[in-house]
Amino acid sequence: MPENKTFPSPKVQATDIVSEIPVIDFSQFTKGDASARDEVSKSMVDAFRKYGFVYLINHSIPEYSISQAFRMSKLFFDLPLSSKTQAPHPPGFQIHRGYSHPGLEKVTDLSLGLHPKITKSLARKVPDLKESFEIGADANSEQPNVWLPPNLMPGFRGSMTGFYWTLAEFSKEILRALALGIGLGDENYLQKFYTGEHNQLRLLHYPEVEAKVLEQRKAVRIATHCDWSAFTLLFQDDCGGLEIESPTEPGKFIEVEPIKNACLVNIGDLMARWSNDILRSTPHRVGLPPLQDRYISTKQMRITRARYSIPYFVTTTPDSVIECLPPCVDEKNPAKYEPITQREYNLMRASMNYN
Ligand SMILES: O=C(O)CCC(=O)C(=O)O
Ligand SMILES: [Fe+2]
Repeated sequence: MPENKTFPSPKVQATDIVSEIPVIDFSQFTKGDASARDEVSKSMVDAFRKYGFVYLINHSIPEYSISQAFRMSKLFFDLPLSSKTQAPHPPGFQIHRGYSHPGLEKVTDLSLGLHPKITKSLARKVPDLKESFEIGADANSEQPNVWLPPNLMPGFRGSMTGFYWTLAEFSKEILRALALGIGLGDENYLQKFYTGEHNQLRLLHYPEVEAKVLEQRKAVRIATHCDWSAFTLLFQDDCGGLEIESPTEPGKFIEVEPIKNACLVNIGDLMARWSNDILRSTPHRVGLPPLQDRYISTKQMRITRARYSIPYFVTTTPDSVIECLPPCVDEKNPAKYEPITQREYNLMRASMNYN
């Protein structure tokens, strides 16, 4: 049956959802009065202080845009390797666009506090079992997009560009909520650093894999890492497996159950730095799904289902100087970080993930 694009889906109550990660009804921000907006912003910032993650429900991103993006993503990854590699991720780390085959990208865990070279070589010993496709704004000439020849997948470019800009617009609401919640006074304070052109839409596919391979740590789906964005919007299918570091027991990870159509938002390292670590950039990873029906078992093998997710990394313009925000600095908490441009910061982080 074709999807009805105009009929609004019934409103979900945050209290109906069982989740360790706080769940917030974001319609209270987009449609609420000043005091409702204030309350939502404060709850979001509280969640970001404690967990670094929050689930938004009843947000304004249309459900059909999310399902269309997942449909397109699956069609893309179903293409033969010889087609996908016609939009190759350029060699090196300077440009982060196009298709990365399994094993090409390897995220690193800076939170271990080791020397960057050691962190990088340790991480490379256990490959990430994922393939990805990175998309930016066509207007971003510093990071030119790498598209497939159009005949290989008609509609892919248009559809992904549309989704990119839907999320770029939505991100302005998050920036407003952050500005209010942090206490910047002017809700448009953070917009000055943002055009939407420097975000990154990422399609991720974790292929089916024998559970034993992950259990024996021969490979991981995505290794423990922090994002280096200002914040990330994450959409996931119902497979599960995302885990975040516990806010109370460092080194222990808690499961993040997928919530249909919800938008998971997490703080990245850039925003942690900008907020003088008031907001947490929390290490996270993707492991085996906790639910048993996500596995296919034969006599010889137990195989976990494929997983699809779509992160959208939101960041500022490259020339923005990221300097601890005034409400986050006082005598007790002096600024921990030197000012740095987003460009310098991004390059430093990108160099850790690709050879
Ligand atoms: O696949 C996921 O759910 C998480 C992906 C992720 O953390 C990332 O790409 O940075
Ligand atoms: Fe991540």
